[in-house]
Amino acid sequence: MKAHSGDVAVFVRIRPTANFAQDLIECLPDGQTVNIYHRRDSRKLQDSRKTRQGSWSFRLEGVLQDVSQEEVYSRVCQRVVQGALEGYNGTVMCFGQTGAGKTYTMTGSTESYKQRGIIPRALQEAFREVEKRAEHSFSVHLSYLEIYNETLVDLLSPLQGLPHLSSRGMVVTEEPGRGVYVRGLSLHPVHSEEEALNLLFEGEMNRIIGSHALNRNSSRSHCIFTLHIESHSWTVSDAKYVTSKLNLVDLAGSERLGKTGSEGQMLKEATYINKSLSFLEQAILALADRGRDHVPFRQSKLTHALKDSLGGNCNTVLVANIYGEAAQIDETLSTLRFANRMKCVRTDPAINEHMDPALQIKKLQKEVQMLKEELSIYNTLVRRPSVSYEPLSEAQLAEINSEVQRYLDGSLKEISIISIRQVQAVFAQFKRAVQEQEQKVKAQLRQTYNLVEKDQSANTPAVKELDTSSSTEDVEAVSLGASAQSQKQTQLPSSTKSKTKKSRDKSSQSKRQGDGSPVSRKRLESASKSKLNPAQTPEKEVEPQEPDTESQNTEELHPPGNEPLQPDSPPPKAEAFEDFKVGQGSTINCILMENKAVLLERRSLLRQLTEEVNAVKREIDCTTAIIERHKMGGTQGQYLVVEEEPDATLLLQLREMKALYRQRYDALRNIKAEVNYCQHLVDQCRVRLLSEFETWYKKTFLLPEEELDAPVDKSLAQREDNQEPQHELVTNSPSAESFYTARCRTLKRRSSRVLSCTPVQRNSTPGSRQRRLLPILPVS
Ligand SMILES: Nc1ncnc2c1ncn2[C@@H]1O[C@H](COP(=O)(O)OP(=O)(O)OP(=O)(O)O)[C@@H](O)[C@H]1O
Repeated sequence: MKAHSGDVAVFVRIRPTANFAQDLIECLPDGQTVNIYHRRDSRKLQDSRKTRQGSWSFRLEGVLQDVSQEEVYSRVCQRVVQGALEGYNGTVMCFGQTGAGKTYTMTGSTESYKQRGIIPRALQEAFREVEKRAEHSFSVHLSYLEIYNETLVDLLSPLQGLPHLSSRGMVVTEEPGRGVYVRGLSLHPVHSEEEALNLLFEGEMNRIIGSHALNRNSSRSHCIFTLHIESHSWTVSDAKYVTSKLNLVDLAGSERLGKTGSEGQMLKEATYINKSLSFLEQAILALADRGRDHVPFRQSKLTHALKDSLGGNCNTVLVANIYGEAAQIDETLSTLRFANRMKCVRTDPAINEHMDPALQIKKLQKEVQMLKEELSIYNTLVRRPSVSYEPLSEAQLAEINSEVQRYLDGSLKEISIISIRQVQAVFAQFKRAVQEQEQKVKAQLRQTYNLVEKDQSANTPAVKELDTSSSTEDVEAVSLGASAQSQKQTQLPSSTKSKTKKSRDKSSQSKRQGDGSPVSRKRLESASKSKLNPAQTPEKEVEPQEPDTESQNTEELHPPGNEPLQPDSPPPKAEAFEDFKVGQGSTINCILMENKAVLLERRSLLRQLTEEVNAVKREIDCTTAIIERHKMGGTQGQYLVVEEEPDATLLLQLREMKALYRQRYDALRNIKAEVNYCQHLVDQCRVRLLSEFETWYKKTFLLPEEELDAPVDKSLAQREDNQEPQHELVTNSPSAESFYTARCRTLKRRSSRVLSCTPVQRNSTPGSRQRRLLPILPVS
């Protein structure tokens, strides 16, 4: 069977009667149209216009009047069964007034083979087809569900020794990939028509039946008999297999309480039946209305269980059972109207294909083998020496590693490519070599500058102190200052030392000439202060001290070995740096400060937005939970069995909150990008400031030539923000400075604009819980 997108196929079946109301019901010879002429009031007969208003024409897939059970089956269900065996889901459903012939159509007589209905015929055909299709292996399971007074009942549970009529643990569930199913409903494997019929009849026995004026054996429940089919191909060694579900649904009949004369328990049943049928109608109406995006499936167990069987990926057929008698014309009309609506429900059947993982592995293994063979043939053809495509052995790997080493040394000119595995191993070896090299360089640097690892330094008391006393507003501080400088001196060869000393002498001379300079004055003060501190003990190992430059610690001003500073020696870098920032380096320092201020603002906005996003997320979760509770539980009270549809306001709120969340999340992302960008600017300024300082320091204090080439004091750069990851410092390009500065200023303006308003403002509506985020202006 080829399934195509289309509408639900709808048939009408008229229950045979000796009193067929010919003047009210007309079946046209096309076999598809039924006209109803319904005059409620005999006085209206006089008014031809009103009479015309009382006529309806229904064009359906087929009108089944006085047709055999066999014909009904072949026209209504045969193609659906064929489709199910090919992997299409199918649903055949009987709907109509109580006593109109639904059970007769669906199950038929359990006593007479000829009178048997759709279900036994479908089982017969299914197993015949299974026999015929020898190239496939089928597995068929059955389930039989009854929905009685909004309670789920497993009609086949007594077979498993489970208590009958127990809906405990049974619940309509949805799972991605599996669709809608009833958790807890028993599934019975069947291998023959007979086994299947046994189960059908067993289930029939367990159905709840009542007797009323219109039907002595009236079904008081909705019943869903389902065949679960799985088919694997024997012939095609394909990992794919198909599954399908064939639902055969016998709905309880709608009834006018006055006509059936129901009382007591039957009245209660009728109320449930009518209510669930009305929910079914609502769902069908929504499904038929293609503009609607919400279908109220969860209003009743019936609609929820049939969620994926009423349209969508399913071949769906409806049989509308009607009476032929005039007395039932109102109900006949409403049944036909329902049928007409059902006709508009769109279906889009597709084969339910799945992959068998075990078979897929086998298939891929086979393919790999074949490709290897192909490759070896190709190698032979192009006279290529035979290559192994197996994983490399230890010896081969060692050989590759040594080749790479020789290549890096320069003793090997090139590495010839043999196979992809070999190329991968070569690259891996290169990567290792680079990493080792990096480690070596790092260790060298650490040794040269006496640095400690960041996490290590966080444990040292000096840094801890900084962590608490400093903030991102801290100005640049010199950590190496005197210590590293002095240590460097201790490591220098004696010739260089003397050279340094000489230049210092020179420096001291020149400094003496300008004794009033702030640098030397401060230095002298610090030096004398340090002399006054007898409690200071010498540090054995020179740790990179990171002082709080706002309150200079006298301890840091001691050169290693606790030697007090001489008035004529170069000033400690920390001190000199402070002077540099207010003097020659003031412009770049000012820009750095501005950039940092912007960075701080952006960070605080980022924090604010993060909190907002989380708050909205929490609200969404909370509202979703409430909605779920509405849907799933309803009230477990004795009389409220129909699930409540979630409050429309809640749904609306949820939708708005989701929109808000998306909006705010976008804003958060933008701010995050800006924070990164500002951080980048700050890093750039810092590098510039430090490099200018280094040059200035060396020039001012006349250090020897070779030291002028010394790398930038890294501890200065590391000092800035202990909490921040170190960003890669990009080459400082002076031509980019104006650009970055302008950009930074724009950001700052924008940030102050945004910060001047609360980033998240309450909606103007009083009491409303919706929130709106202020738009963030794009950066030009
Ligand atoms: N097409 C038909 N040919 C012969 N008998 C029929 C036909 N349709 C219905 N009947 C008979 O009418 C009676 C009521 O039919 P049935 O029980 O199938 O109605 P129903 O729609 O299932 O009613 P309810 O909703 O109350 O269960 C049964 O005795 C059945 O045998």
